Amino acid sequence: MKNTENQMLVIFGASGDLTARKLVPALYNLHEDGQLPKNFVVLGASRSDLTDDDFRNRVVLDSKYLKDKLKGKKKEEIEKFANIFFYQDLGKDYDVDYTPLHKRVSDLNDEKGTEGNIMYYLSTPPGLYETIAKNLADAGLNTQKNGWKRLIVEKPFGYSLDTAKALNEGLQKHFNESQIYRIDHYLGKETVQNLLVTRFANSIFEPLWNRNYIDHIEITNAESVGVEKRGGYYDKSGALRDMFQNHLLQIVSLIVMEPPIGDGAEEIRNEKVKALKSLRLMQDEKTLHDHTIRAQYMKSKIDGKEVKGYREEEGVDPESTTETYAAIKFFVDNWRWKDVPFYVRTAKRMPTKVTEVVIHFKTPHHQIFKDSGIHNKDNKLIIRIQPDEGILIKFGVKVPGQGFKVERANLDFYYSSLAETHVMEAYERLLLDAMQGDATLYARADEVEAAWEFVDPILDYWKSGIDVRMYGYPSGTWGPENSDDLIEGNGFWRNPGENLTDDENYCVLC
Ligand SMILES: NC(=O)C1=CN([C@@H]2O[C@H](COP(=O)(O)OP(=O)(O)OC[C@H]3O[C@@H](n4cnc5c(N)ncnc54)[C@H](OP(=O)(O)O)[C@@H]3O)[C@@H](O)[C@H]2O)C=CC1
Ligand SMILES: O=C1O[C@H](COP(=O)(O)O)[C@@H](O)[C@H](O)[C@H]1O
Repeated sequence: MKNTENQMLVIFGASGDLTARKLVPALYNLHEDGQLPKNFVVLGASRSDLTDDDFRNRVVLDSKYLKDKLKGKKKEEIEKFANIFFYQDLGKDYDVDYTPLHKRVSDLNDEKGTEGNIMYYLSTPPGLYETIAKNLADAGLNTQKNGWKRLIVEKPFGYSLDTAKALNEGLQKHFNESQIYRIDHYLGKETVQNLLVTRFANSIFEPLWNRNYIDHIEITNAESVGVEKRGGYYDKSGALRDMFQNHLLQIVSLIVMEPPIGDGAEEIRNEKVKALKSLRLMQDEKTLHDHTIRAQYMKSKIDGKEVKGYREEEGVDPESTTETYAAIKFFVDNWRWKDVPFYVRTAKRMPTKVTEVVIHFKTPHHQIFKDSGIHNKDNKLIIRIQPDEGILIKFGVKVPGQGFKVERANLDFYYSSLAETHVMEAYERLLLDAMQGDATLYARADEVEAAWEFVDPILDYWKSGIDVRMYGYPSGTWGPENSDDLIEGNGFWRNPGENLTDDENYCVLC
């Protein structure tokens, strides 16, 4: 087990949603697992006028996100956790002199023995990231002379290639790249990491992992919820920026990458960058038109209950052209993947919440079993990222009796079957990694920029409006009908719960 040194976590924007909903519950799990270091302090910092006690009440004692976890716990146990939290009021702005913050950090460090090791977590609106990094540097709070300093940065990392580059340069003026941890919570998901193990710890998959055996690859990220309370943010972002540029291209990079020489952070990230750089950029209008689809969810009834259309959501422009559905077909220009189509879609207000990767293998090149029906044609490896995390392999078996009738059979593995293993939540895993200085599951600057390089032309084309349709889809459906045209040459989208037989559904609705 890696060593977690004594340290302090300073959260900027600590009065916000992310801190209460994700960060504190993740810290609680680490506390319960005995993974936090002996001397550990969390210092929340924001503009809100809060005392230490107010902050403890807000994120621990009265938190709706911790309620279930704290049920049945003794008062002293709960207080022991709550007492690691402190709060520093930054005044009316993040762009202020951080001398009072410096003093609070020094005092807490001396009092609690955190040995000068500090992890700063930027959980404010992204426009403040560079300002905070600069102010930390101006106050000497970035110096590593007396303990390490790390900077965790929340998404979004820019809004385009240019803004991402500017943000990276801005942060790197004050912190070295090795100190910067760009969080992508999909990399903290167990099944996403398992992509690496499935590919590189087995000898049965990797020999087939190429254009000779793989027909096409399909990735679906479906959410049943709409934009909820984040309409203001989402309307400036859209599905391509919110999910595809980061989480889904990270998954793509793990599927596409070559074997790294080891499991070190740089070894893995070097290969991921190469993978992202090999995505074929879409530069002509015809490709952009034929290989991309965008759409918005519309007012509809789900289970008899009326749900709002996207344009009616709070914070959304009633004439908005922001997409809540994006489906992209693309190719990877390298030796391994030449001519293998990748189909990736992401959307809100779909019938269910599911994220999965489907590797569709090629039909055997010579069909021996004439009576086989369709079932031997489509070997599939389905990597279910959520829910029911696991892996399913579909292959043909002989139906008992005369002749050679082939039926589909499943080999499956569910993480839930590892009953004794606690599957860490994404933020829990990522926070622990950063505490231990392991950046493997964090995005490096060049990864982020390579992903934007691929996404920028699509965004520009959509923005241009030239022959670009914005389709509508009723909330609670699998997107616009036209999305079927995109994948038509390779069959149809795998819609768990809808167009699949029971065995194929792989328990998504159970
Ligand atoms: N919430 C989520 O699920 C996710 C969030 N993120 C990212 O994490 C970061 C934090 O998210 P979240 O907690 O939801 O954000 P919030 O909008 O809740 O903002 C966090 C805090 O930042 C401060 N703040 C908000 N607006 C401003 C402003 N205009 N100027 C200065 N300070 C401001 C507020 O604190 P105060 O007023 O006290 O200073 C607020 O409590 C964002 O960058 C977001 O994109 C990423 C993935 C998921
Ligand atoms: O980063 C984001 O992710 C969530 C989906 O995360 P998941 O772990 O629940 O799959 C998405 O709802 C949100 O819009 C996006 O910003």
